[in-house]
Amino acid sequence: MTGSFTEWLRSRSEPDWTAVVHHPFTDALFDGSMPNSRMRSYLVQDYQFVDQFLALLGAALARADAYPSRLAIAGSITVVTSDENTYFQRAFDELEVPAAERSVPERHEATEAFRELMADMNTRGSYADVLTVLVVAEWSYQQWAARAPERLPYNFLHSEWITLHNNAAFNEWVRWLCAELDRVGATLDEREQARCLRLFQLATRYELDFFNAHWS
Ligand SMILES: Cc1ncc(CO)c(N)n1
Repeated sequence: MTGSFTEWLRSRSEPDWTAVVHHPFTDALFDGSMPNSRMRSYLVQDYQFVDQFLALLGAALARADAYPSRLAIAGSITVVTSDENTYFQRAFDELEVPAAERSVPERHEATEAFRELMADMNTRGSYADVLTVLVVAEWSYQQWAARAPERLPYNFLHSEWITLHNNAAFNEWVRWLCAELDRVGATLDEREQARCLRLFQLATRYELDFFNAHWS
């Protein structure tokens, strides 16, 4: 393996990884051409994703092998439960999403698949497994959001979804997460590393399916 563990995982997850980072859904966010109907279905489903994602952050917090790691993970939990959650609430108000659809919508199969993977990692994943799925979710979002134009779309539904994933604190969190998986990955045997690769590839595929579900 040359380079870092995370770079190895990413490079072996092409072409899906690049398809996520350059997805037409993200281009439509950047130029403000995203129809409200698509943004609405995406956000309703993503709130279901974020629910299980928050539980997975809890698993990472519990399984971390050092106090500084727990502090870094706790910081991210704070963002998900404050700024990100209030964005969802304001977006749902704007899009007139009724209460039932905010809490118990019918879930798309792409949403179900991702939730099942995260729930499975929560129950039986090692710290490295949990980190792998977190890295795919956060790094891929950081990468597409970094492609945003300087002039953001006027509509807050679009601009804030970009800036939530394109700001100094989020970039630092993603940098930490990748460095943490690099650190832990270096201690794994070949079989465990191969397992992380399978998880990375699967989660990347699920990210692509998730965007596709609200695009094609
Ligand atoms: C589907 C999906 N992947 C990643 C993120 C970022 O955590 C998100 N909000 N939704």
